Amino acid sequence: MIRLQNVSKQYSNGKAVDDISFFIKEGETLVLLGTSGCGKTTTLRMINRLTEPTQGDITINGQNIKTQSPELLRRGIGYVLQHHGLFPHYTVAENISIVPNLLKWTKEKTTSRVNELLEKLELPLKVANLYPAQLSGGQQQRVGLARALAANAPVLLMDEPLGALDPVTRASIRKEFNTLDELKRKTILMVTHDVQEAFELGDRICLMNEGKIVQIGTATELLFKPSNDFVSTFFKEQRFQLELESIQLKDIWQLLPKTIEGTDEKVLSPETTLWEAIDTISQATGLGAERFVTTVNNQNKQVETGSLMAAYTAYKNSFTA
Ligand SMILES: Nc1ncnc2c1ncn2[C@@H]1O[C@H](COP(=O)(O)OP(=O)(O)OP(=O)(O)O)[C@@H](O)[C@H]1O
Repeated sequence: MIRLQNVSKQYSNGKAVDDISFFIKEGETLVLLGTSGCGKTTTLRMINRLTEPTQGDITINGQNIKTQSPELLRRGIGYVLQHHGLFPHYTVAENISIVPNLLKWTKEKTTSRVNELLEKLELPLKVANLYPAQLSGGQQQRVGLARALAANAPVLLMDEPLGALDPVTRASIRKEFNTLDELKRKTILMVTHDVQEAFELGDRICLMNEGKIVQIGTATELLFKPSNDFVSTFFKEQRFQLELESIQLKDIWQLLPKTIEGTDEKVLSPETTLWEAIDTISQATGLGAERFVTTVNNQNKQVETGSLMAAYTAYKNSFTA
């Protein structure tokens, strides 16, 4: 869907982006992560032509973006910024309606889309007639997202979309992002410097340093198959938690004790992460003798904290063996 081929951006003070290439497939979320000043925002801005590359090609659905006018290109690309970027003198509804109005949607269609998005993003309908300054930071970010989603653009660029929020609001909006079906259908490139956020929201992560891509891959690839010391050091502080959050029960299925007959009252889906499984089990401890089971291809395995941790260690070791 989105392809960057040998893209560079040179400023007079040096190279902000240095010969990067990647492909984001349709419906995928790729997260750009890295040290401050490593070129994440510049990379993002080259995709909607807010910044022009010095070298290289960018295509969306096979079409070189240079062949389209920046205005037309941007109508097909939603853009969410850290500080929401809402127009202060437009009401919430007017802000969300900007692209639908450019596309000359009827008034009824636009109003119904605005209301639909307010509802999906858990904003009260009455905020439609308020101005951005009358909303909380979390609500402003939600409106920023609603505006980017308004015209059903297939591509979404997000630059630190939750960066200005407190950690609690941030974590709760992040959870909503993961369940919002409008986002599931989109091809998304997101910039963050928050490792936790990158792991929660990205299908794959592109780790950058000094304008270059150091490694691009899934969370487990980056954690268990780091391409060099920079990658392992980058995740050092939160490694244990990240590992437990990125391994799903289905990944360690073969490493769990033998298959058992019959199901039980608590079945954990194969997509449950180790982190969630341990959390669920420990919360239930003392509430009775519940047996936790995971099921793959109609076969059940019993899971408890001890066997999960043993499987985790074996899984981890399998990468160094
Ligand atoms: N318009 C510009 N003129 C000159 N240099 C620029 C310009 N925009 C960005 N740079 C430089 O390019 C480099 C990459 O900047 P960029 O904003 O892409 O980094 P980033 O990874 O998004 O950083 P951060 O996480 O701190 O926002 C930096 O050294 C920055 O100073």
